[in-house]
Amino acid sequence: MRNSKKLHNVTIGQVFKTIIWPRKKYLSVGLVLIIISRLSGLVLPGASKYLIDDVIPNNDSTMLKWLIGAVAAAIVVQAVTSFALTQILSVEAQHLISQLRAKVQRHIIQLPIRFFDNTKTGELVSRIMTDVEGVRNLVGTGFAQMIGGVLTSLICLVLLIYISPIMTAYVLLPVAIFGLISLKAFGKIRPIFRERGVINAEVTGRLTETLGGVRVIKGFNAEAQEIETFEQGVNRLFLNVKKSLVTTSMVTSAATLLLGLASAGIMAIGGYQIMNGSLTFGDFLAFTLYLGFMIAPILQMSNIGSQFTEAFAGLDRTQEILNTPLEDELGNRTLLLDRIIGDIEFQNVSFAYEEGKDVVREVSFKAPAGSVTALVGSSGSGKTTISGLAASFLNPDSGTITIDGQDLATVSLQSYRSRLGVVLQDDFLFEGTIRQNILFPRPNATEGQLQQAVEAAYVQEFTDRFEDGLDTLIGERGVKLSGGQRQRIAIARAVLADPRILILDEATSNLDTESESLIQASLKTLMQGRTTFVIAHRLSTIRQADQILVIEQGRIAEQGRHEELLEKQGRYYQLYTYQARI
Ligand SMILES: Nc1ncnc2c1ncn2[C@@H]1O[C@H](COP(=O)(O)OP(=O)(O)OP(=O)(O)O)[C@@H](O)[C@H]1O
Repeated sequence: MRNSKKLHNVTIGQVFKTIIWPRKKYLSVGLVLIIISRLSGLVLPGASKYLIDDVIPNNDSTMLKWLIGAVAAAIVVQAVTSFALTQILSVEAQHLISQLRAKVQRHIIQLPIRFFDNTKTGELVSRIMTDVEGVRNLVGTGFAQMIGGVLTSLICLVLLIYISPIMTAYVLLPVAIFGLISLKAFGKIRPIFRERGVINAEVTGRLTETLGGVRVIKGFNAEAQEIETFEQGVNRLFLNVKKSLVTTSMVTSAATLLLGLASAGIMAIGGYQIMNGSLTFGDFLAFTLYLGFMIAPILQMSNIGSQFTEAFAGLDRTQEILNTPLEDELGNRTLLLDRIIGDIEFQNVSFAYEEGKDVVREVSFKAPAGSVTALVGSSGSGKTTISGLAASFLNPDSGTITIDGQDLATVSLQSYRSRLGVVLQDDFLFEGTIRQNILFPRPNATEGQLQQAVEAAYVQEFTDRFEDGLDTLIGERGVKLSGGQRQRIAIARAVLADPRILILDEATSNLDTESESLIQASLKTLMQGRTTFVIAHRLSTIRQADQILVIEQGRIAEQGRHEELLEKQGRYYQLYTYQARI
């Protein structure tokens, strides 16, 4: 699978269908609130006209009280509605963000291993956590502001035409020019926002790696290099933000300029009309105030426009991930296996990570149920790849792998992997208690089953010394464990999972003799009765194996048991005698 970097432009129609329409209830309540809020906002300019044209000239103090009452009430209504609006829409927007995050994480975790090989962890974190944030503006107050703005502008436009069609016509021209400019500008900044997401993910990805690999960095005194890489990353981010700021500020300036020109023109036309008696003072004041109400949302548009563009760019990237086919969707994995016995066979299996560069070539062998197959061979020969194929982490490019006679490529991954166990070199432990770490493949196991697994892997041998025993926290908040102890926890976990098929990558770390013999003993228990593929480094494991596959350049160079292969005095013999360590 190639890491598809196809650009996906999310359309307004898609956003409407998937984001806006399902929330029609919230958004329509929001819309009603906006209408109330905006209409009550228009009371003040309307009242000003009456104040100047009717109330003051007529000395009408009763009307003045009513007018002030109406203005005060309108202000209270405005305050209450805008509060309710933010509460309803912002909360719903946050709800949507959490739903989207969960959706993206659910999708990502079901993608094939190859996808993770090609993507930095931090980059994925950024995709899950940051890319979806932009939708806040679509559902949240950004949306309300836009609808409210358009509505206010339209109402004000009607009122402006009513007061003075000539002055309105004069205003509309610059507004139309501004509209065109901003449409063009937002088309231009969408790719900039999308690129920002990419840069952000890259920088976060590298930073996560830097912090995770701090020992190596310090060990090689490579801090300066990491600092420089990070500085370059944040600088790229800065330049990207700068680029979008140039565009958005140009839009804002264009608005100020064009609308300023319009205001100057209105002063001229209005002044002239007042002088010749065709416009009252009150009308002129109301016109100016309504004009302000019409223009303010248009000015805000540059802000809202960039929020929307950001949201769309984020959604583009989210959609790109959601379009990547899931592991189970690749091929035709429909076969559900009720029971797995564990007979595995490779028939002429070839595999390449990159086209044309086969890493596994025409490999054929049988691994009968309950047998142990040891994979040995020089570094880079293809051992991990073969075990990855057996684990269904990778799919053969040609040839077939069968499980109990069925083509593994047709078996539902869920049904196969529920009977698979893996113990890898870099034992993966979560932050939490030792108990939680062992229980993780089978959270509902009984205490008895847990104890059995703990004993089989000799975990109690060290947990007994801890005050909290199995409930000791490991990692940052608890004890640090040695390499051997971590391995034993991983083994206990696999014993508890009780898989039919076991993939084992023996750690190469040199342990003290006592630890080593405990691990050997626990591995022996673990492998018993399971179809095991082990990338073997311990002679004891290799000796016990039912068959040893000596892998050279992706092919099986030799195959047999330890004694047979020694007798042959071939490649295995060489590895065994010359290297003394396989
Ligand atoms: N994700 C990957 N993408 C591209 N090439 C890869 C990938 N993983 C491994 N390879 C290449 O495939 C070949 C076989 O690698 P593999 O990890 O299977 O060897 P190995 O025998 O397990 O080696 P080692 O004993 O050093 O772990 C190597 O040449 C390696 O460079």
